[in-house]
Amino acid sequence: MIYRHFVFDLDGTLIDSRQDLADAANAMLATYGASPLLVADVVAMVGEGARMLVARALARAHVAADPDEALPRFLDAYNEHLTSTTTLYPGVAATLACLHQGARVSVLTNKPQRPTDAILSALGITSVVDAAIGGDTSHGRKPEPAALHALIDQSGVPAAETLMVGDSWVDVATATAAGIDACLAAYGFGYPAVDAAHRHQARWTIATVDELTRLGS
Ligand SMILES: O=C(O)COP(=O)(O)O
Ligand SMILES: [Mg+2]
Repeated sequence: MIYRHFVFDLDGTLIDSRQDLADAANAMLATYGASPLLVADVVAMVGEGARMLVARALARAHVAADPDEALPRFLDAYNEHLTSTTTLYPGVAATLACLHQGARVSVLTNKPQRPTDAILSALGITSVVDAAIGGDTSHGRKPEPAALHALIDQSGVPAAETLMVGDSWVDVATATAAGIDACLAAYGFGYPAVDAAHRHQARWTIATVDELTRLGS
């Protein structure tokens, strides 16, 4: 194995959270009397943090509310249903367990810290995740590389042996900004929107998560 530290994105990479995110966005919109959006439309808004998701949902639903005022409405709804339908992608639990035997495993997501920690716990993977940083910390959010630098510093593993794994252009841009290799998760819901330039920047692309255990072999 050529990597000794794997940094995973969460939504669209470790977890399929589409329905719960869409339900929370629609619950937030309902508090303004707005009609629900299609799940696919909400899914296309995920990846740059909860506030961006809320701002995009308000705009699409033609609700003239302040995203900062709507954000707690979204989070209240979301925190009630973090894992109602959300599941790990096939092979995630076994792959993390396998990688964790010989490597460090981190999570770096733009989802806020509290739901991130709660989801990792509810889905039973905290024992194979060494560190997790959400999108609402002082490090800022992806594609700012500060949180990735922090995870690399904590790990004691050189950046050259660290791989960022994610389903969206944001993850590739974060890895590039930190000067580390990126792997695109083509099974994730963010992948269809990844442009050619970011696809090209990623050193690896995987169709299933278990391919990580065989990278470079
Ligand atoms: O945008 C979000 O809220 C989370 O997205 P991520 O886990 O793919 O970073
Ligand atoms: Mg993602």
